[in-house]
This record gives sequence, C-alpha cells and structure tokens, in this order.
Amino acid sequence: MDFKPIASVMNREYVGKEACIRGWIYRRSVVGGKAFVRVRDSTGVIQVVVESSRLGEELVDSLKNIGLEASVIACGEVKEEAKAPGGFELQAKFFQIVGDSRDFPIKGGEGDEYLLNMRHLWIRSPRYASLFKIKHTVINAGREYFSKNGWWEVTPPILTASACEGGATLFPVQYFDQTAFLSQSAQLYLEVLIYTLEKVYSLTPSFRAEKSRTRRHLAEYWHLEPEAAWYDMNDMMKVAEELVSYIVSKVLDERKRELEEFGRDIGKLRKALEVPYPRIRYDEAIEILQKKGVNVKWGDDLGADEERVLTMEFETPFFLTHFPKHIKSFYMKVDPSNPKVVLGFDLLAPEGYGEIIGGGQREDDYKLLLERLIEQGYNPDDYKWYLDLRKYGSVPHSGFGLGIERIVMWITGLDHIRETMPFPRYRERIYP
Ligand SMILES: NC(=O)C[C@H]([NH3+])C(=O)NS(=O)(=O)OC[C@H]1O[C@@H](n2cnc3c(N)ncnc32)[C@H](O)[C@@H]1O
Ligand SMILES: [Mg+2]
Repeated sequence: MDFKPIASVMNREYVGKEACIRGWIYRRSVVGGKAFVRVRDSTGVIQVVVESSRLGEELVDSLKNIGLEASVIACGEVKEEAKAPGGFELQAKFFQIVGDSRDFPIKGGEGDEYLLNMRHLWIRSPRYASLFKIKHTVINAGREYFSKNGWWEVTPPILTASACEGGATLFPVQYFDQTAFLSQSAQLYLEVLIYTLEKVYSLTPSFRAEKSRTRRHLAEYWHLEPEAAWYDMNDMMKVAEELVSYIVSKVLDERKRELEEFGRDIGKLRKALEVPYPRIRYDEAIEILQKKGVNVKWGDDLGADEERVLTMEFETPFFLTHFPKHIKSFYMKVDPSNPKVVLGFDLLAPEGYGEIIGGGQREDDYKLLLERLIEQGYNPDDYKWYLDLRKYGSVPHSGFGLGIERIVMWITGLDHIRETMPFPRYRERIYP
C-alpha cells in the first residue's frame, strides 16, 4: 500500500482518485449504517466514511465503541464534502484497525494539572503538532543563520564543575565520587573554543533550579549560544538582531498555517523583520518606568513586571544595555567609560514577552576578572581554567544566549512557556 500524508490527498487533484492513509482516530460517530471516522496524522485530519453496505455491519458496529486514538489504515476514493473538515473525505473501500484503544483517558474538558499528568498522551493533539513544527523551524533557522555566516557548531559539556549564572540555580549531580552541576549555560566553555575557531555556537539544554514558578521560567530549557573572538558588545548585538529577524522570517515563510492556528497577529510578528532594533540603556529604562509610575530606582534588577511595561513602548524587539555592575554576572566587562555599569545587553520581545536573549562583552583582563570573581564570592580556584584564558593571548570577545522556548512562546503568542516543551520541567514537575 502506498500511504500518503493526509494533507496531501485533501485537494481537488485527488477528487475521484484512490488513496491510502494511516493514522489515529481523532473523532468518530456512527449514523445509521455509516461510520464517520476522523483520522489524524502529523499533517492533518480527514473524515473517512465506512459504510456497512460496502464493508459490512460488523466493522461499523466495532467502530461504534472504538476508543479515540486507535490506530487505523484506510484506502478509498477522495471526494469533496463541504461538511467534512477541510472540505474533503475518503469513501473507504478498505479499513483496518491496527492498534485498538479502549477508554482513552482524555475525553475533553479536563483541567491543566490532569492534562500535564497525561502529557504523554495529550501532546498527540494537532495543536501540539503545529507548535512543535514551529519550534522545529525556529531551531533549524537558528542553526542555519550561524552555519551560513561562518560560525562553527561545537559541543560543550553539560556536566560541569562550577556555576556560570550564580550558585542559587545550580542542579548538583553525583559525578562518580564528587559533585558536579548540570550546565546553566555553555558560555564559559564557548569562551575557550573561540581560541580554536573564533566564531562558535552551541545548542544545548541548560538547567536552572528556579525556585519561583513563573510563566517564563523552566528548570530545563534549550539554549542557543554564540561566542566570538574580537567581537565587542555592539558587534554581538548586531548578530542577535540578525538572528532573531532571520528566525522570524523563516517561521513566517514556512509555518504560516501553523501560526494562524494559534491566532497569531502576523502583522505584529512581521515588525520583527525591521532591523536594527531600538537600543535603550538601563538608565533610560528606569526613567521610562518611573514616568509610568512603576516603583523602581536605579540599581534595581528589572523583572518580568518591569519588562512588561517597557515592552509596551515598542512594536519590535528592543535592546536593554549597560546594566548596573552589581546586578550582573562576574564575567561581564565593566564599561571603561562608566565603572558603575557593565557592557551587557538583553533583547526583549514586544507584546509583554520580555527577555528572550541575555548576553554581553566579557571581561578579558585577568586582574579585573579575578577581582570580579572574588567580589561576587566565588572561589577563584574553581575558575583557574577560565582565568587562564586571560593569561595566554586574551582578546576582546562577546556572546549571548537565546532561550528557544522563550522565543517560541513569543512567536506563537502563548501565555505559558511550559506549553513549548514536550515534557516541561519546573519545580513541581518531573513526571511524565
Ligand atoms: N552565552 C551567554 O551569554 C548566556 C548567559 N551565560 C546566560 O545564561 N544568560 S541568561 O541567564 O540571561 O540566559 C540567557 C537566556 O536564556 C533564557 N533563560 C534563562 N533562564 C531561563 C529559564 N529558567 N527558563 C527558560 N529560559 C531561560 C532567556 O531567554 C535568557 O535571555
Ligand atoms: Mg538574563
């Protein structure tokens, strides 16, 4: 049997022709001697009509009680039918139940927690097929941008011996007879590899033991991180905006139908193609927030609420730069023209989504880096290898990290980051 993707037979070219499809029962009803079975595969849903006069009463009767998600094969003639989903249906001449399904545990109307416990079955739904196709295109576009522009994909370790983004969100793991930590970011290792390949990037899972439960934090997420020798902060911000606009352009080109399924305002998304993106300094951001009555002062870290207010000022992603030194990581280079701030940048997505990229220029001076490590309470012995990079041919260099789930959440307009992960991990969830 020559099986076709369901979407490929749902067009006028196939009307009157024979086709075989296979998939899982998505909906079904039996009226009189006919079973109307809606079969889904990864491309779409088609109505298959099984008539007892053609295929026997026993089969139609068995379809009366068959459970949702039973796997089936069907062959027959394609017909136009306005009442069928997508306007086409298959008049079955052959129909076989491959894998039975009794009492499929999702009947509709269940609450979030139940569906999260049934995630291994719930993510079969066509909505997730569309969402994960969009995520596929985001990942592919990210890799394509870097590959096309002379960057090298590398494979940094996930098992690490020290923190990159602070000790508070480390996941310790038993590593033979010592304790290791799951990687928070590949950055420090990418900074090694720029001396080998100059322009490197990696796509790795990053782990953050986030104590608070928010709509935009996961304990495990996918992290696309470039790092380049000789690049300063402005060079790297240009890479960031080119990357994001390239990703959005590829999703708009290749996943329009899926975006429409999410009711996404394509016009708003199209604005992300307009580079360069606006750049505002932390100082300006504080002024904007204070003018809007937000209770914030210079030196405060800006969280989701403050970012949300700021995003209402822009229709495109925008950069926030030059943060106070004390709220940023040890590796961020202090601004030579203003020792109170560092050469860091975040890229915030509009429409309330906030930070999708964090990055900046790295401290390339041995003494200054050592001072920052000690100032922030780290043990320099744990970073001897990282300090060595500043001893032997140090160069100005910069990088950033793009949260894949964060950008997918913004592009699809979802209101919770856990939706973008097949099996979301956060404080209260490790199952399934
Ligand atoms: N190579 C680098 O320069 C990256 C740098 N060491 C870093 O990890 N920066 S970051 O902590 O802001 O995280 C970077 C991005 O990673 C995403 N991120 C950061 N934390 C999370 C959590 N908990 N869940 C989901 N996504 C997260 C978010 O988009 C951030 O902007
Ligand atoms: Mg950040």
